Amino acid sequence: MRRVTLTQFLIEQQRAGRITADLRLLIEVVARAVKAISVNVSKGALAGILGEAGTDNVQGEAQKKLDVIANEILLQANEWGGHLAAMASEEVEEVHHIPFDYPKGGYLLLFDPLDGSSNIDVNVSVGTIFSVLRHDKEAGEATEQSFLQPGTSQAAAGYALYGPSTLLVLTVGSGVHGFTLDREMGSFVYTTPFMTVPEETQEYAINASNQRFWEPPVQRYVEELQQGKTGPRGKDFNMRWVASMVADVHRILTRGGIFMYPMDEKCRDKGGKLRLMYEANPMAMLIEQAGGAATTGRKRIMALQPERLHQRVPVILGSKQEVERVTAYHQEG
Ligand SMILES: O=P(O)(O)OC[C@H]1O[C@](O)(COP(=O)(O)O)[C@@H](O)[C@@H]1O
Ligand SMILES: [Mg+2]
Ligand SMILES: [Mg+2]
Repeated sequence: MRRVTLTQFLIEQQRAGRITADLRLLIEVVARAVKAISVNVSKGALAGILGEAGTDNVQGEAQKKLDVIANEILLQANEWGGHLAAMASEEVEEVHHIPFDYPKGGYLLLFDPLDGSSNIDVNVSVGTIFSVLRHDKEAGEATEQSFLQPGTSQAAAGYALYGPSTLLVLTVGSGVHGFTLDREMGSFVYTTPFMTVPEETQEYAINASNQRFWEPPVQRYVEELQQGKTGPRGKDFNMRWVASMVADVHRILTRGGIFMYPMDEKCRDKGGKLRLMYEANPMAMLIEQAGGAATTGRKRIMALQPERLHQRVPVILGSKQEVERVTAYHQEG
């Protein structure tokens, strides 16, 4: 069977007029960085890269060594790419400008370099999430304001999943496509065309330890799921929570389900737990492109007008019918 690589896939996308040459090359650079992160993640204790870095990030969270390494790999690889006006990262407070003497381009790149950091030291899947926005070069140097575009403006979004195999899942606005890293060949092979989220599901994902903090619509929804066959839903539901958003979303893209990190009393003052620009928006674009839905419970995530680079939001995403049901409960309540 002829194997199609990410490079060939992207060339086809460009030929079909779906992406520019610059966006193609930008995604190639991100994919190269992801391969380097994958090598580091898989070395684990052998490379002495587990554990705390001894620093806090902009969110006030303790950084793991791998958070720092993944961030550096992405920044360095993409600085040289020539297709970016600027970058923004979960691990960096301010906009990261491209050095003045490097070539620049008309795109903005945002990323969560290492998602699911709490899983690094226990050898459970982690990931990288990224989002690409456009920047009008005529408008001058990119500022924080340049990044504050709604998710509907994303030119591309994707994630890498460092699990038993390393995957790259990507959308450029025409479906969701999965690639598996062939470690020996060093290339991403196109393995899963047009991933779709089944409309119906029997699986849900939520950190149940936060139950006492949830709002009434989420309490009601989860309680109905837990009642199973004997409740209003008339069927049993299964629960899964990896605590790496990438892994939980990948499961949903593979076999359906609903993922919730809803508003609760513990995270209300921050606006939610997950970050809008480099967690919620890219995942929302992927899920919508795969036929699913993504809301805060009250609004479509991709329609939100961002106010800050590191803004947090509630996230409810996955199989359409389930997301619509939780959203309806929010409207009723
Ligand atoms: O520890 P909790 O409350 O279960 O939260 C898990 C969530 O936090 C995250 O780990 C946040 O991501 P980071 O590791 O990038 O901060 C998500 O991937 C995951 O869904
Ligand atoms: Mg994250
Ligand atoms: Mg992270």
